[in-house]
Amino acid sequence: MNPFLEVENLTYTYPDGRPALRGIGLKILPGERVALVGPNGAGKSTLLLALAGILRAEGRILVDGTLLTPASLPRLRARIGLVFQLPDDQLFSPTVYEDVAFAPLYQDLPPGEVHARVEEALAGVGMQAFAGRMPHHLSMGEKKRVAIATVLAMRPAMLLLDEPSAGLDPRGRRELISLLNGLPQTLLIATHDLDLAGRLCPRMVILDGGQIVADGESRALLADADLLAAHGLV
Ligand SMILES: Nc1ncnc2c1ncn2[C@@H]1O[C@H](COP(=O)(O)OP(=O)(O)OP(=O)(O)O)[C@@H](O)[C@H]1O
Repeated sequence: MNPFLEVENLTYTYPDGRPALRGIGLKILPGERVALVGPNGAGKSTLLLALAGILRAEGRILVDGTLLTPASLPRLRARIGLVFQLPDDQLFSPTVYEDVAFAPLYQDLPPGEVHARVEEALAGVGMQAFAGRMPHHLSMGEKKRVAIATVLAMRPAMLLLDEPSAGLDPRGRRELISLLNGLPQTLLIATHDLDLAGRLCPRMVILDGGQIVADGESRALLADADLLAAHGLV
């Protein structure tokens, strides 16, 4: 099977000179669910931003066989959706409906298609009843669901999620795990939540100092206490 996402020698240094990614290589197959774990500052968010085409890193990123370039980015952006760590970075419209409609409208889809996408995306996260609500007055769990819906409305083949369980109470976290578990998309989930990683993702990639230091079965990596301790994960 051809990988959906292929990353070769990805390197990124922030403008202040801080290296954040160093020679990352990664292949993710269609339908795979991969947890991206690592200590604070490991480069997880930077990697997701690069994969979403928000940061331009050196190296190669192929999405479904197409090289990510400034020219291909508008088309590929709909294939890979990034859910930011803070929903407030993703939600800015007066209503939930308008936030979810934003990306399909931006793609110039006809109004009927936009409406169908919004209904489908809100149903997918169980938030149909919230369409007319103000995003900023929702609970954190509700905001996270709406943020996921804004990305689902693009009908992406892959979702990149940055710390999806951060800030959720135990019930919100359980609901989120169940929601993500029901998604058919390929998933790459950056998280400090090793329990969520183990429940949702058969495969785990450990990032430390901008480099991949382990890539394998989550069950095996989570059972390796020395490995986890060496990378500040326990
Ligand atoms: N905008 C920025 N400007 C300069 N350096 C940055 C910027 N954003 C992140 N960095 C640096 O890049 C490195 C990687 O940060 P990144 O946020 O990708 O790590 P992370 O693994 O997501 O961390 P966390 O678990 O704390 O979210 C860190 O050293 C960080 O200080």
